[in-house]
Order: sequence, then C-alpha cells, then structure tokens
Amino acid sequence: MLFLARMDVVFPESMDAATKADFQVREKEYSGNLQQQGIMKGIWRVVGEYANYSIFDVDGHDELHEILSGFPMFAYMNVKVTPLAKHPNATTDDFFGA
Ligand SMILES: O=C(O)CC1=CCC(=O)O1
Repeated sequence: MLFLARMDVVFPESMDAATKADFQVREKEYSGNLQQQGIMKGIWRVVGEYANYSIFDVDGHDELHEILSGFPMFAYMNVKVTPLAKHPNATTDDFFGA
C-alpha cells in the first residue's frame, strides 16, 4: 500500500544548533535505511519550507505509524498522511517498482 506523507519540521526556538545538527544526522541515517529497504520510495523537499513529501510502501496503517513515529525528529514534526490508490488513467502500476 502506498502512502504520501507530508512532514513539517518545527524545532523549538530554544533548541541549539548542535542539537539540531545531531537530529539531522540521525534523521538522515534512519531515512536512508528505509530507502535502502525500499519502504521509503522517495523524498522531496518542499521548496522554501522545512518540510518534505515522502512516499512509503507498507503493509498497512500500523506499520506506517510505527515507521513514522520512529523518525528521530518525530516529536518535532507535523505529519499528514494521504493513502494512495491506483488511478484508472494510470498507464503503469509499477512507477515505484511497488
Ligand atoms: O525534511 C526533513 O529534513 C526531515 C526529514 C524527515 C524524513 C527525512 O529524511 O528528513
């Protein structure tokens, strides 16, 4: 099952630069592992915002929640999830190799 997630990162004003940098390193590692496993099919920066759109291929809601809540920055992210279904006009159902 494919899901589109938008993640908006909101760090508290009081968070120092070193702590932010540490979150970013750990986030990149967690995200990279998910991408290597083929669970996270892609991630795109929202232009001009500290936010991304990502696509996940998982078995269901519970797996997706577990994955999203495992992101190191989860406590500082607002996440909106959109389930994706096949469009009748799609010329391929294998766009992401899913
Ligand atoms: O958008 C960001 O930089 C935060 C983030 C969430 C998942 C990821 O890889 O980065």
